[in-house]
Amino acid sequence: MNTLHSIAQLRAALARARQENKRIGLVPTMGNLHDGHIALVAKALQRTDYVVVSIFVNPLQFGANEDLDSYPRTLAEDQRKLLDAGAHLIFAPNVSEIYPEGMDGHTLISVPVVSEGLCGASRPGHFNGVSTVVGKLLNIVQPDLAVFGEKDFQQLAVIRKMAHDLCLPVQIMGAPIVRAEDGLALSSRNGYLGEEQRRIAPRLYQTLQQIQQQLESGRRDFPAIIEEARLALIEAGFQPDYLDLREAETLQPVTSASQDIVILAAAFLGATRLIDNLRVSLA
Ligand SMILES: Nc1ncnc2c1ncn2[C@@H]1O[C@H](COP(=O)(O)OP(=O)(O)OP(=O)(O)O)[C@@H](O)[C@H]1O
Ligand SMILES: CC(C)(CO)[C@@H](O)C(=O)[O-]
Ligand code: BAL
Repeated sequence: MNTLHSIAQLRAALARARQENKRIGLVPTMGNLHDGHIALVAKALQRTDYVVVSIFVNPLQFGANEDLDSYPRTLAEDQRKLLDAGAHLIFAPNVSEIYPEGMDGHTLISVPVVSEGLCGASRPGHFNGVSTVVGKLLNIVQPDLAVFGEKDFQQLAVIRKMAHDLCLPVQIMGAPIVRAEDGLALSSRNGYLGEEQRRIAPRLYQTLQQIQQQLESGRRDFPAIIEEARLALIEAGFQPDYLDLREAETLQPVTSASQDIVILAAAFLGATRLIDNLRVSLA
């Protein structure tokens, strides 16, 4: 399994794979890999013959006060994990390979509506950065299939719409959230948590599960449900960023007729921002 840093080298390797009629899969990541990422690789390996994992901490999707500089970069360890997982190729470009003329003035892909609100409201410009880099990665690799985690539920919806609207010839596939034994969704940013914060962190998922139970038992006073859960998060030690119920397919606000709902949350524990979500079917 090679690690390539340039687009030209990558395209040459992919041309060889295509000549052998291999179906190509892509798993875009920012590295510091955990079992959630490895599950995406496994899903791609089940459906394609040649799996490329990109590792790129994309500066275009980070806000000015976010953790771009401190984001964990662990290439050697990631390489070992991907070799064990059976991936075929790592694409780990430098920032100058992806943005040779810099990021100012770069063409942006902007996906309306679905990228507004939720993480889009808290992280202005974030989804333009994500859509632009994913659009570039899809053009560079030209995979048959690309796999993304449902942990970043809104991101997956944004990428699906981008691929649809731009007629990109790729299948976008979601993969379920992989969790620690105590329920915490695996995330590279969990590594920022101190011992006490790590003990509190699973309360985020537990709060989503409590909301799920209330919806399943027939409660429909959505604002009250959300407010109670928000207060429970604060009581547990979080600073909630958002907690919301949306239509799972469209991310539009729920109504009393909604049947396929997703509970979405982002909350800070100290300086660490965690996200999670849980889908509820009321059909
Ligand atoms: N626990 C998880 N289960 C399933 N997929 C995941 C999980 N965590 C991340 N992913 C997916 O892995 C891909 C790469 O995500 P990324 O490298 O940002 O990892 P991350 O752990 O989510 O990091 P961050 O802490 O930045 O959110 C995305 O498609 C993301 O949804
Ligand atoms: C999809 C992605 C790799 C684009 O930089 C990133 O947003 C992520 O890791 O979820
Ligand atoms: N997992 C999404 C990437 C980010 O938070 O920037």
